[in-house]
Amino acid sequence: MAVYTDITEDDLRDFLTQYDVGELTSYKGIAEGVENSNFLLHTTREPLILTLYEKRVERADLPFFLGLMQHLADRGLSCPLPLPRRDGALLGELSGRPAALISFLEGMWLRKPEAKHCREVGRALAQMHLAGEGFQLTRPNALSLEGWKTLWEKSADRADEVEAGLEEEIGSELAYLDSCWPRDLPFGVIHADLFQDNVFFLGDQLSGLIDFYFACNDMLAYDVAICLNAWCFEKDGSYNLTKGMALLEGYDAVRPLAEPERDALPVLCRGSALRFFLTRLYDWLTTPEGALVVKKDPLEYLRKLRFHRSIASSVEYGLPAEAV
Ligand SMILES: Nc1ncnc2c1ncn2[C@@H]1O[C@H](COP(=O)(O)OP(=O)(O)OP(=O)(O)O)[C@@H](O)[C@H]1O
Ligand SMILES: N[C@@H](CCO)C(=O)O
Repeated sequence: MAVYTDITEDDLRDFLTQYDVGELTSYKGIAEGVENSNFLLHTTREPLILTLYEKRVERADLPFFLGLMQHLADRGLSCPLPLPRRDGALLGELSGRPAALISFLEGMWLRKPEAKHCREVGRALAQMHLAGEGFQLTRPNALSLEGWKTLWEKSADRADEVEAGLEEEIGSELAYLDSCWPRDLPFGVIHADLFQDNVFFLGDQLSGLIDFYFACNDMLAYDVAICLNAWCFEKDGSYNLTKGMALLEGYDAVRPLAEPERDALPVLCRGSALRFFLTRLYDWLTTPEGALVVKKDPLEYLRKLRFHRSIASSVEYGLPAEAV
């Protein structure tokens, strides 16, 4: 459960006096997510999400995240909106953490997505990439090559506790990616964490995207690689080509990938797998026993990384052969 910071009813009521949202009728911590503390609030008007920003979110980045949600929603993307306080600010403070009230998005995330859902995710990702054009604020990706190296330095000497040989394997992988990481592919605002729990559906219809707290400026095709990793593998570790084809088709229908982006997919998938392996490994090694959060398995992403190393061409992800 991701409630790192608890709140008292008195503090919450006090916090809410700064907003025009009606009277609080109930609230509870949300037992999902691993990054921030989230609460579902009911008021005499509408349900709301209260988010308290935790360790991996820099306060200075919050205007980027909250402004981006407004920018995307203004351009027709379905995503939650931060609510302004009476003084116009989007951000307040509660229990010593930066805190925001966010509109409630209807829908559920899918535990067992099928290819048709992957197609919708591909479409929505491309729509987000187009809608992000013109957003004035920028934020470099703190979890790209340099960030991976920093994370790795903090975990390397304990990595073999998780699996023997990891210290050497990941060290070599980082050196490889450092030598060939693409730098000149189309750039824009990316979501950077569009996993299943961040995409809501109503029935088979995608109802919106949430959790923009890793969003940043990076290569658009890197976001596609993140989604291939998050959506197109089965629990047994195998890559599901039908899902991959559907996701890539959905994306291409809205924003066709350019040839250099297609060619770069295998290396982008390796980088993306390494990114989630590294944050999970760090959390695995540092989260205290008994903390109210479900730790995610780093080895799931190690297996994905190894799969991508075996890929010779982007066709193997499900791109049509003639387009590669
Ligand atoms: N705007 C929203 N509308 C409805 N439910 C929401 C909203 N924002 C968050 N939630 C609920 O809270 C849960 C956790 O939210 P979120 O994914 O933003 O947290 P997180 O800690 O940043 O998670 P993650 O591990 O994905 O980074 C979601 O799975 C969803 O159930
Ligand atoms: N989506 C991430 C957690 C949030 O950053 C993961 O599954 O590792």
